Amino acid sequence: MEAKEKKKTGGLAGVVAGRSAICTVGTGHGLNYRGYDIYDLAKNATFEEVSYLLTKGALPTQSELEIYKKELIQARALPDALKVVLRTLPKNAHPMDIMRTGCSTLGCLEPEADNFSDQGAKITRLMGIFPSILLYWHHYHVNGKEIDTNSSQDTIGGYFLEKLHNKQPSELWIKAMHVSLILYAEHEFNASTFVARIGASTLSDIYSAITAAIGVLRGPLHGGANEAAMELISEYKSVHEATRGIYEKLENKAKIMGFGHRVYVSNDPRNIVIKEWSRKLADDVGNSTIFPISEIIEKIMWDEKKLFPNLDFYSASTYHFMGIPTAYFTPIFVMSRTAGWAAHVVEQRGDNKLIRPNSEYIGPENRAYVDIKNR
Ligand SMILES: CC(=O)SCCNC(=O)CCNC(=O)[C@H](O)C(C)(C)COP(=O)(O)OP(=O)(O)OC[C@H]1O[C@@H](n2cnc3c(N)ncnc32)[C@H](O)[C@@H]1OP(=O)(O)O
Ligand SMILES: O=C([O-])CC(=O)C(=O)O
Repeated sequence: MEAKEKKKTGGLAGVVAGRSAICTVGTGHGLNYRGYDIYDLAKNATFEEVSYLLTKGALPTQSELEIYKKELIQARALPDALKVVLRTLPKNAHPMDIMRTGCSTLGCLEPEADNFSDQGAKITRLMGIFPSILLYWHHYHVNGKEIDTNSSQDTIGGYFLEKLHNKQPSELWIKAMHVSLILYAEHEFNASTFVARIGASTLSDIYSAITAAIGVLRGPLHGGANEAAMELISEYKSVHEATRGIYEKLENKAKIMGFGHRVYVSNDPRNIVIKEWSRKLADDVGNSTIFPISEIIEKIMWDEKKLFPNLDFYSASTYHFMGIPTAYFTPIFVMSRTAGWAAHVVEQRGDNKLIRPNSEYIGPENRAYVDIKNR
């Protein structure tokens, strides 16, 4: 059954806030990155091909890809001053705050040129270093060890898994990471990307734009929903418990994280892909509860509210099956979405106009100033 389209108001819903040649979302073109169908990309490409496509504008040739991957590998190295900051940040900090601070710190240590002539190199640097930032901080505080950023893995997903678990990941898990990173890489004028574009529109540097975007992604109405979804799923030990629990939450008018979307009306096209990967990894690790629990939540949400899972919902269990701590789910989103944010920064700079809308004033008028002694 189709969900009934209800006109959304407020929050700039439905407002076309600019032009872009990077991605189509809910515009009748399907979900495409630079004209390529997301399903083709998720099935056939590696994340590095897709991040090249987004940040440089075209799919790479084999030799372009090899060079790009080498650059990404070199970009993993952590400057000593950044290591000091990561060691100093508290163990109980939110990992998204670590990502945000790591990005901002790198901007102090390796600033972008005022004329942006090195923007391409800065983008590659950020894409390469984000997993190192998170996992250096993680291992230092959890295991008292400093990680070596050298690795046998030549992809961002493989490197992340190898450094997290300290062992070679399986090909299946590496493929799951590619798919997930591809699906998360870009989504037009979502809240965090829009913020990155606003940053670029003031002619600020790329670190400022991406630091701001990370802060915006952290919220549970946006990227933080994948962590919130896992917390929800983990509340239940069986399908029976989940059924009772979700009905109870709906009765109490609770928001169920990982469901609904600002633009999509009856389904998020990315869900079908990530759901299949969640099912595959559940089989791989022999977990027979989490996937059926997720499916019953999906069914109840549709039956009762006509709400569908967005990308965050089954991404949560997909990551969980790979032994990734829940608090690192949104940082993985950062590792991927940096490609999209960066593409938008470059596009905004290419045809810039300061983004500065108006507000409608609804406050009081004509008030007489009252001296401080008389207030
Ligand atoms: C990768 C991503 O960032 S995808 C988005 C991730 N975020 C989430 O999963 C958070 C949960 N979802 C939501 O909060 C919303 O669906 C959003 C923020 C994604 C979209 O919000 P909006 O476009 O503003 O829709 P809005 O919040 O007005 O929802 C419309 C109605 O559906 C309800 N609704 C929407 N999502 C949910 C949900 N997940 N659980 C319960 N009810 C919901 C709202 O309460 C509202 O009901 P009402 O009309 O009776 O007040
Ligand atoms: O488009 C949105 O509003 C949120 C989203 O799905 C994304 O950023 O991937």
